[in-house]
Formats: sequence, structure tokens, C-alpha cells
Amino acid sequence: MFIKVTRNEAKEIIDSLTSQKYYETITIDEAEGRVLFEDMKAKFNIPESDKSAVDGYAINVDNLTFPAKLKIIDEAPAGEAQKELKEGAIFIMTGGVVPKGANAVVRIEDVEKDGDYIVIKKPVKKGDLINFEGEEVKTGDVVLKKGEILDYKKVALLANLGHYQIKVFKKVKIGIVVTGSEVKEPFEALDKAGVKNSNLYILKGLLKPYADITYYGKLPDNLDEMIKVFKNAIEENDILISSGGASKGKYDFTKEIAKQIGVDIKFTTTNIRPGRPLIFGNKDKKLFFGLPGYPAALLVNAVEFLIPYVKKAAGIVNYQNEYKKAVLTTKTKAKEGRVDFIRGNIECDEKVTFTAAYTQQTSNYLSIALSNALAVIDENEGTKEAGEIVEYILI
Ligand SMILES: Nc1nc2c(c(=O)[nH]1)N[C@H]1C(S)=C(S)[C@@H](COP(=O)(O)OP(=O)(O)OC[C@H]3O[C@@H](n4cnc5c(N)ncnc54)[C@H](O)[C@@H]3O)O[C@H]1N2
Ligand code: MOO
Repeated sequence: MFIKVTRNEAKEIIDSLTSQKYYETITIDEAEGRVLFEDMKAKFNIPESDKSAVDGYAINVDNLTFPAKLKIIDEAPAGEAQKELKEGAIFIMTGGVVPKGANAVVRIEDVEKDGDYIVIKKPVKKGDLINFEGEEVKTGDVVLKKGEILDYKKVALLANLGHYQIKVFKKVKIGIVVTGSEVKEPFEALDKAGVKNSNLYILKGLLKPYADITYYGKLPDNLDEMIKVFKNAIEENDILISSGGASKGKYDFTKEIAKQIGVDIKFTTTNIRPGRPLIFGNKDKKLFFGLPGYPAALLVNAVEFLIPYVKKAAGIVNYQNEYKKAVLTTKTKAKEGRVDFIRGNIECDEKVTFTAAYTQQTSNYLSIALSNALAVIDENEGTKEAGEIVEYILI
């Protein structure tokens, strides 16, 4: 049974079956890379009160004429409660709370000190060098939204806004099974009939930001043994991914295994190249992706059909791939009726250009590993000439 779907149909099917994870509460010390489960509001105004932007003197400029001579009556270091200015000037540090009664600050280097007095020659205006309460953020402002990924800058912002414990989406649990009697781990002895397991590293690299990954090892093409491992792996995870055995060879067991472990197979082939074979289905809320064995085919499938929905499951709002536009530097072959993912390089100079790699052969991994982008030529477009616009995604 083969079920062929188009690229867009495949995406719609996967999208409709992808559900989001629930939340857990963590501290911001563990928050980098996590996805917010709720909008985050400021707990207080920032600045928290009117604060001095500099080391200087807090003064009241109402009714003051310049040059002005004022007595230093007190000091206001950062972190101390608000002082009161009734007359003269208060020596204030950067970040110090502007005293009640003061309405401007003048920098140390802009006054002349004369004993307990300062002389201000240049006129100072009301509000000078004061950071006013709430001018950056007001209590209750939503500053970060549900579904945003927290990078270090946003984690620091949460700290700034007074948040310590936060709700984030639970991480997606993903199991990876690599299949194929020919596959050898990098540390295993090489043999002429074998191939080294690069697919594991492609998947780990792409998934790591969004998921907790369990690797169930590499399985020889033995149906009974494979079923046991796959069955356990789908129980233990939200998403199960397999590599290899997705097409039509005698030992291409993925489809059979998926059926046997209770996956409702939705499709087995798409109209993309490289990577036509993709066995996708669900077991209730769990998703199964049977990716093709060739690393280039696996990578393209993962970028196009897997990662966006892992991001969705992880709670990320903007989970779909965003394709940008570039100008082709050379004629680039593609076939109508098929979506071609062309490996190559994007260069950003005066304009953004895409140059296809020297080969587009599926079995050639070097050419995709040394590329920084995939151009996508959709099914109704066909071959494009140099100078034409193409969509691309960075990889
Ligand atoms: N008669 C047909 N043969 C093939 C078809 C077809 O439609 N009819 N489709 C071809 C297409 S398209 C692709 S893509 C490949 C992929 O199919 P499989 O998923 O069955 O891939 P395998 O046979 O398991 O592996 C292919 C090849 O990839 C290398 N490989 C496998 N695993 C790894 C790994 N973990 N790390 C690195 N490289 C790996 C290895 O060289 C395998 O020989 O099928 C075509 N055939
Ligand atoms: O589509 Mo397959 O990936 O040609 O090799």
C-alpha cells in the first residue's frame, strides 16, 4: 500500500495531527532555549522609580538662574530609599532614586566644587538626566508572548521584570531509531559494504533545540527485533523517528513495522526530491516519521516535514519554515510535478544570490553538507534560468 501526497498535503496532514505539550514550572536559571507557556507581564514599572542617569547632583531648577551656587545637603547612593530635597543639591549616584523635590540632575564634571557648594554655570533644564519611573515598561505591560523562545536576552528581561519561576512548555520527547544492516557507528570498524551513521547526527543537531532525544541505537534488518524496539520507543516518546528502510527494497521494513506497532499510516511518499519516501502516521497523539536512509534525503525531509511540527509541539508560535527570496546565479534544473529542494549556497552581497551545488545526486552527502541553503522550486515552476528568483531556506 503506497499513499502518495503532495508537499502541501503532507504538511496539512502533519499539522492537523500535531498537538502541543503541556507546561512545567521552572526557574529562569533553566529557561534559556525554552518556550513560554503564557504571556509575561511586567510586575512593576521600569525604572521602578525616577532614577539618576549619571553620577551628579540632584537639584530643583524651578526659579533657579544660572550660574547657580547650591549647598550640598545630603547624598543619595543607588539602592537607598528616596531622600527629600528642600534646598540646595543632593549628591546622587548613577541609579540613585531622585529625591522628592528634585527635578533635574547635573553631571559631576559639569559643576565646579567649592567646599560644601557647587557652582553650575550652564543652564540645566527640568527633567535633565533623569530616567523616569515606568518610561521603559509599565506594570502589567505584556513584554513577552506565549510561544516565544527564550534566548539569553529574553531570560535577562524576565529577571529584569521580576520573574523567577515561569511556566514553559514541556520539552517534546523524541525517540530515534536508525535502521539498516549496512549502517556502522562512527567508532565501529569500517567495511566495504557498510556506511557510517551520519543520519543520527543530522537529526540530533536539528532536534536538539526543541526536544529531549533518546537514541535507541542502530538496528539490523530483522523484523521481529525491530518491532520490539519500535514498539517500546513509541510508547516512551511523543514522536518516533526512524532512519532508513522507507522505500521499496526487500529489507525496507519501516512501513510494515509502523503498521505492526499500531501507527495509522497517513502517507508513504511525497512529491519532493530528494527524499520521496516518507512514511508518516500517528498513534493517537503520538507521531511517527519514517525518514529515508540517504542522508541528503533524510535532511531535506527533516527540514521540511519534521522540524516545523516539532516546533509546533514544543509550543512555538511561528513554527512554519520561512522561505526567503534570492536570485539564481546559474540555470537550475527542476521537474514540473515535483518539488525540488536544490542544495547550494546563499551569498549576501549587494543582492542575495543562490548558487546550486555541483551535484544534486541524492547519494552525495558532501554536496549538501557543504551547502548553506536549500532552494525550493515548486511543482508548477520547472527549470529556472540564471537571474530568476527562487525561494530558499538556510540549513
Ligand atoms: N526501486 C526503488 N528503489 C528506490 C526508490 C524507489 O522508489 N524504488 N526510492 C529511492 C529513494 S527516492 C530513496 S531516497 C532511497 C531511500 O530509501 P530507504 O529509506 O529505503 O533507504 P535505505 O535503503 O535504508 O538507505 C539508502 C542508503 O542510504 C545510506 N544510509 C542509510 N542509513 C544511513 C545512516 N544512518 N547514515 C548514513 N547513511 C545511511 C546508505 O548508503 C543506504 O544504502 O531509496 C531509493 N530506492
Ligand atoms: O528522492 Mo530520492 O531522495 O531520489 O533519492
